[in-house]
Formats: sequence, structure tokens, C-alpha cells
Amino acid sequence: MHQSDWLLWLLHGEYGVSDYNNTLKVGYDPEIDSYPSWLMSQPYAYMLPSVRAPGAPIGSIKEDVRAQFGFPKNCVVCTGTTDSIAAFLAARTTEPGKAVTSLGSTLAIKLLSNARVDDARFGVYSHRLDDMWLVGGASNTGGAVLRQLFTDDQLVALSHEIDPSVPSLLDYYPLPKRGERFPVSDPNMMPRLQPRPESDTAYLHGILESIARIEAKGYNLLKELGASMVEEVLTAGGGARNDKWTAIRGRVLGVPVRKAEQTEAAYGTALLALKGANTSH
Ligand SMILES: Nc1ncnc2c1ncn2[C@@H]1O[C@H](COP(=O)(O)OP(=O)(O)O)[C@@H](O)[C@H]1O
Ligand SMILES: O=C(CO)[C@H](O)[C@H](O)COP(=O)(O)O
Repeated sequence: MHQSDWLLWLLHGEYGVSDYNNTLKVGYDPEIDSYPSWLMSQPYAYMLPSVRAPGAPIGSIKEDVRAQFGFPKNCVVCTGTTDSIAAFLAARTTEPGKAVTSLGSTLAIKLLSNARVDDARFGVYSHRLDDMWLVGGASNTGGAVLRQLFTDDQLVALSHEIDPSVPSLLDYYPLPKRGERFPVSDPNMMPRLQPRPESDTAYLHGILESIARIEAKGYNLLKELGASMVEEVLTAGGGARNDKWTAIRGRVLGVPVRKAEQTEAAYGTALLALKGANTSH
């Protein structure tokens, strides 16, 4: 059971219900809309959740929960999705070639593509989004590293001093601890955050630029593996509020990069719930 399935279960009380995004990583194949036969023949297969489309109505909210929070009597609970897909939905972009980078604690990229691409060597996989594919992967770089080195106030103050049009020559691989998933799958990769220059501004510039290079490598890899070509990148998560970083990323990625209008994944799940509510009435 995934975290979101457990939370939803507390609301609707029907055991073992999930969606085809959350179950991808336990082996559900969204293309054939079932678990593969090798998985179904395992002795533990009975524990696999039943799978519905994201945003499908599951059932009414439990009466005690409804009464506790004052929800209306016709309140329906719907299946969810994963956090970075929710961020993609929040950005409300629907064209192949459009991408959303979630710059939260980690860096997750999602590119809307006509072609499905999966390659475990590089941590690349495709989620289904209706009749299209969300191709991407998640790197362990991102905001968690920044939080180890700077406070959020320092991030704002130091970023203010950065000139994003000037490339930083500092070459790091910022990770919060050992291990990388994408665009290189290497559980033993060590963080590289040295040499540290005297200037904190130069150091932050080097780290932001190095994270942008990892992001660019990720999008280039998706293209090499046959996904639709990336045309524009929208940004969600805490990193989206850093305009200097957005400008650095635009230069390094070589495509337009901008902050999504809605940067919170919760907005995307609310859109899914709205879709489910419309289906159920
Ligand atoms: N001004 C900023 N510039 C870059 N990153 C920032 C800034 N402010 C906050 N962050 C980063 O945003 C991250 C939090 O974003 P959030 O989307 O809430 O993450 P989570 O993935 O944990 O939900 C923190 O790790 C922090 O380092
Ligand atoms: O790093 C993450 C959470 O820590 C990513 O958000 C997550 O791995 C991405 O998963 P998915 O592509 O299935 O939404």
C-alpha cells in the first residue's frame, strides 16, 4: 500500500484500492492495464492493490470523518496520483514536448510524450497520463542539498547577488548523501561539493548551475531514448520561487524555462478530485 492509498483508505475505508500511477513502481503495467503475469503468479500477489485510473471515484467519505470535518453528505473520495505527476497536472500543460521540473527536496522531471520510454539503467520510466506518457526520472539532487548548506533566507539573499547570464565554472554533483537514481543510476555515487570558493555567492551559483546541468542531462537523455523533444519547461516546488535559478536553467537547458502558474502539487490533486466528482454526479 502506498502512502497516499493509506491516507485515502482512512477517508473511504475500502481496503486495497490504488491508481495506475502509484502502482507503477510495484510493477503495474499501465499500457496493458494490469499487473504482468509473472507478478500475478507470485505467492504475495494477493496483497497487490486493485487499480483504477487516477481521479476515479472510490466511494463516499466515511460518515465519522465527514461529521468530524464537516464535509457535505455527497462528498466522494477519488483515487490520487504521485507527487510530481500532481505537480505536472497543477501546471495544466497538455502538449507533447511540454515538461515540468519539480524542484523540491529532490529534482523530478516529467516530459509529456507520445512515446513511452523506460530504461532502468538510467532510472528512466514512463507514467501513463490518459492516452499519453509522462516520461522522466527523479534525481536525488535538489533543494535538500541546499538546505544542508544554507537557510532559505540566505538562499534569497545570495541568489540576489548572482548574475545568471555568466556561467559558473564550478563543477559539482550536489547530493544530500551517497546515491543517485537519475540520470545516472548509481547507489554508490558520492556527493561532490568541493572546492568551496571563499564567496558564498559564487558557491551557491556553482551549485545551482551544477543542478541545472544534471537537469539538462536528464532532458537530453529522454530525447536520446526516443521521447518527444522538450520545447518548454515549467517549474514547480520550492525552487520555482528562485528567478535567478530559473534564468540559469534556461541558459543551461537551451529551452524556455518559467515558473508554473500553480507550483503546488496539491493543486493538481484538487484538479483530479474535481474530475472524479464530475464523473460521480
Ligand atoms: N529561494 C530558494 N531558492 C532555491 N531553493 C529554495 C529556495 N527556497 C526554498 N528552496 C528549496 O525548496 C525546497 C522545498 O521545496 P518543496 O517543494 O516544499 O519541497 P518538498 O519536495 O520537500 O515538498 C527546500 O529543500 C529548499 O532548499
Ligand atoms: O524524489 C521523489 C520523492 O522523494 C520524487 O518525487 C519521486 O521519486 C518521483 O516519483 P514519480 O515519478 O513516481 O512521481
